[in-house]
Amino acid sequence: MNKKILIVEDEFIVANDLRITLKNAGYQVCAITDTFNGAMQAIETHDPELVILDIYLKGNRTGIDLARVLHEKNIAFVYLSANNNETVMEEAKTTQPYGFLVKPFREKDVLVALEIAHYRHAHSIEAKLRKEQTLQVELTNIMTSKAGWEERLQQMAAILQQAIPFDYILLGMNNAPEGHNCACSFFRLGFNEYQRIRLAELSNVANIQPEQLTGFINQMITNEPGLYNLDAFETLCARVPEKRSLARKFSLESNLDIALPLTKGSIFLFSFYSRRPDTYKTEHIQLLQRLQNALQLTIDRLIAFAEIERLTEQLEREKNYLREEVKTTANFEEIIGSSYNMLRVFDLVTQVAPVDTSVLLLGESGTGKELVARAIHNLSPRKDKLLVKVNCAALPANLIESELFGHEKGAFTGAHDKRIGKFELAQGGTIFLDEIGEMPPDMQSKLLRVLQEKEIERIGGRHTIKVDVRIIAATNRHLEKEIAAGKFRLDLYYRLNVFPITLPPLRERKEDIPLLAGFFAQKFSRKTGKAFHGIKPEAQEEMMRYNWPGNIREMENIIEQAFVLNDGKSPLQWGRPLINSPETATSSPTIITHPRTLDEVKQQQQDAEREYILAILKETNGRVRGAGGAAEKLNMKPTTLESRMEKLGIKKNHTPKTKENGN
Ligand SMILES: Nc1ncnc2c1ncn2[C@@H]1O[C@H](COP(=O)(O)OP(=O)(O)OP(=O)(O)O)[C@@H](O)[C@H]1O
Repeated sequence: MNKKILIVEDEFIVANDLRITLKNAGYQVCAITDTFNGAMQAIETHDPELVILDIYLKGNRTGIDLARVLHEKNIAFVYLSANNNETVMEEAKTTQPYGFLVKPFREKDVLVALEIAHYRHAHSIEAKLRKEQTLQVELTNIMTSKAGWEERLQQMAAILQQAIPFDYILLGMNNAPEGHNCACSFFRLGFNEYQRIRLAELSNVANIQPEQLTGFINQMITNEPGLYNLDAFETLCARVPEKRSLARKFSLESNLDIALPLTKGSIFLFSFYSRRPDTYKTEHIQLLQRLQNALQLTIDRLIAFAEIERLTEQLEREKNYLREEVKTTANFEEIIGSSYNMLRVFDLVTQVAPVDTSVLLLGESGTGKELVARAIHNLSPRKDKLLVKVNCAALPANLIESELFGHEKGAFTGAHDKRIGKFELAQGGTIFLDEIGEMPPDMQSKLLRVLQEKEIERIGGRHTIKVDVRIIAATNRHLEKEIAAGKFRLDLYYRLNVFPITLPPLRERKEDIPLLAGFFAQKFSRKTGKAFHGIKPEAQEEMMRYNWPGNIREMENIIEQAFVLNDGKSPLQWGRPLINSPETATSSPTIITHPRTLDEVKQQQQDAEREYILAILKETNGRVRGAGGAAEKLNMKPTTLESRMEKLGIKKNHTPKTKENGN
């Protein structure tokens, strides 16, 4: 026996009798006190295993106040009272005593009550431990279930419900796995039934701005654990507007917050809310702290699973893409050319490749824009990631968005499965937007937003995904003209045209023709197994005279055709005469000229901008400000537009004329 016991009793005679009885029964009476404060001090000094306490004490704090402390400290106690007032008894009951003795009592009754109290206490500790062990096992079982990140968080919340009741829970972290939101919340609908409320939805339902919500979560992550019942919850809501909105929306009346550290510096927040005003107790915080290891292990593993899932998905995408890619670019070889114009291109490529700048490749069809895009990617630090090509001209307008940004299952009719877009596929690498001039206007605005915000949203998706992708765009169109015609957005043009590289047409680098011809001849000789015996002198002359409107692609085709027709013993001759048509005889009007120097680029940009602004002013009858004015249409501040107009020499009362009118 020899258990340490504390007597809290204001009647000296009763206390003394008790002391003698208990001592004789083998207890060690560690202290006797008649006040709340005295008891607190004795608990601090002696750490008793049992407390026997009167309801009425000296001073203004009662035995019931003390019982609450004992309950939190998990010390068994037995009330001793002459009072049988019903209200007081009811209140005493809420402190969950281990026994109750009414004065006057018999010696034997005291000893039996204390023995039962001790047994119940020991038993409840054991039961608690067993429950905690079960919780730990259940938490670790989440890892074996086949579910996604949010489903698993929900399972974890449901397990915690058994120990810490809640009607609404907000779970958040400062380092969410890539592709997942930093928080998710669950509203209890029934037994083991929850409604999942993601951040975006929460922002809508609770009428809190998304950024404000993220700031609020981050703030809670750094706070100390806290529990807020009754008045404390009201004060909290008066102080924190986000809590107030949540409380109103879900009719909540108490709250418990605790942030637990995970490995690798992450912190995980549990924010429990209940519709009852006094649900949360210190023991709930203590329980979570005891469960910290199990929770840490579980959440760390959940994060790892989410990461593995993401990487597996990414690998799968890359594998599929590469499978397609091998078919189209297995024959990728070096870029041939030693003309001055080509050497300039090589210089620009080496200059821009290592930095993350967006590149705009300009040039006629077949001049090697894709080849140069690949060279830039291969020379860049992103070379180990994918270069993903999107041919904007080849995609039907209604599919471009899904192709670029992906879609969720069921996002639209026919979306049977989730699909990852090209931007996500190119994560960490480069995206090559070929034929950018063909992109429909509404997609141009969406693309612009992605370039500005560096995040995408899958069609039908509920959250944004950060993308780290370098952009290389190409066009054989005269973009400035497209802008002036209102077909290409000026702001997108500025975004893309950070570093323009113009590929010269073959007729402007005739010295490369023999080199390229030799290169392709070797290639087709290998492919067809026919020996290459040179090119007939007349065919060579023809080749040098010809203007090659289809550029290198045309040359490649001509040489391939010549190989097909060749007997493998004689020099090559062309399968069709290479005659310049009237349009290709000189620099034809259909052939576009691209700027060569930075000054030319700037001049063209200014001309295009001027024409664009004038066209918009024409639409708005010269009105700059106000609803329907040019500033609104151009999505600019009126003052910015006015200063641009001044710079470009456009007067406010300028009567815009169309180009055809000779502006
Ligand atoms: N300098 C070069 N050396 C070797 N092959 C080249 C060179 N330039 C282009 N080619 C070859 O010519 C063909 C056309 O090139 P590419 O597809 O890169 O042109 P493009 O400018 O992107 O054409 P388009 O505008 O029609 O898409 C490809 O087969 C490419 O390998």
